[in-house]
Amino acid sequence: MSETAMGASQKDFESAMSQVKRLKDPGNEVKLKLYALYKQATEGPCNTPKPGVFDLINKAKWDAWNALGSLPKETARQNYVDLVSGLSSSSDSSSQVKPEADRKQSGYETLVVTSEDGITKIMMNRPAKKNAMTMRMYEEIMLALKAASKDDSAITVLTGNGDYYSSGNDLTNFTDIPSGGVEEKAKNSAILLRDFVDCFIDFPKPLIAVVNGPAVGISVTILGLFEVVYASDRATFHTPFSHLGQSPEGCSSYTFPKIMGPAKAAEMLIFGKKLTAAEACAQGLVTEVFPDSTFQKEVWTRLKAYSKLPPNAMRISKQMIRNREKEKLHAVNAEESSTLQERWLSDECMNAIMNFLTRKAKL
Ligand SMILES: CCCCC/C=C/CC(=O)SCCNC(=O)CCNC(=O)[C@H](O)C(C)(C)COP(=O)(O)OP(=O)(O)OC[C@H]1O[C@@H](n2cnc3c(N)ncnc32)[C@H](O)[C@@H]1OP(=O)(O)O
Repeated sequence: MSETAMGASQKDFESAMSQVKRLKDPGNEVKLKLYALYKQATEGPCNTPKPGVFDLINKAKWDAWNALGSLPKETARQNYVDLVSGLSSSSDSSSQVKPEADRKQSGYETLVVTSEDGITKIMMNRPAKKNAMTMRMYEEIMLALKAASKDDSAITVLTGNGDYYSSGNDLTNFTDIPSGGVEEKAKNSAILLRDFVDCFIDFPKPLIAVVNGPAVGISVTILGLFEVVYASDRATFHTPFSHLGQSPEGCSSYTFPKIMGPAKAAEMLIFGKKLTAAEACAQGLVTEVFPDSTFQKEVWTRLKAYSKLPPNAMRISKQMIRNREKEKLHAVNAEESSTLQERWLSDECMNAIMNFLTRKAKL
């Protein structure tokens, strides 16, 4: 029997739980419904004593849960997933970019997003921290990609502000430990990572990376999911996973060997060899390298010309190419994310992060 016929899987349920945290406040009534369905899905019918009449909040929660009677756990899980999916699509459409809303889009804390000349540009904007990717930045990039997939631009660009493209995952992400401890942190991070990379796998329009400077970690690995990668000759490409006690992500364990052959991929992903832009171009990870002095001018002239091509034809061609291996990419992403969930709990990884945070180690 297919997963759909059996109802929502545990993975769908966990993904919906993580999506809920990223939604705008849906109001108390919906929050009560979500609470009740969550309790029913995880614990079954209401099994706690009714709170007193003056305990208003807990009584409202208890009433909502109790009202579900003997609804089976599987049905509650499915209803929870459906409810979250409905809420996500309505909040997506409310954040959909209007054609006239060219230029700078407000509301992002870690990005500058602009839409002009048929190009939506998503610029990572933490130059003082070398555009290290915080939890907030991952979430904002997902939101910006979802909006860009629906706006009237023909192509979408990811780039960085300042001297770096990005120094990869912000290593302080691992210092904010929730009440459930490091295990919960690792689990939540793996869900976020999988959702983040899924957005790149599923992005429907041509996606271009404008690599303005050095790129590290996850900002490098996801390049294998872009259609085109333009780099300044100042850029470098570095995936120091073993040094950090970690393992590849962004589907690079699959895309890099395909792009550059297994031996060159191993040098990068296992031994952390840093490539110059010219080397990355010779190995097929970068499409073209430009002198830094003329990089922005040359690249944007090229992209403006591309953005005038018929957008539907470009989108269809992209999807034809991507659809041939979408399923494989999703499976690789799921495996890489769950492997990292374990790695993040290892001594090797924890020591590497501590060394960076106490300034004992830099790349
Ligand atoms: C949901 C979770 C998903 C997780 C996915 C996993 C992904 C794996 C990866 O991405 S692995 C890559 C992780 N990145 C790093 O290890 C890079 C660490 N940074 C450095 O080694 C150096 O900062 C540098 C080589 C990038 C730049 O060195 P430089 O000397 O030029 O500059 P500074 O070190 O002084 O940096 C300026 C300030 O920026 C802060 N910073 C830079 N990178 C990061 C980072 N990745 N995480 C956190 N903070 C970073 C640095 O600490 C300085 O801050 P300060 O001015 O306050 O001291």
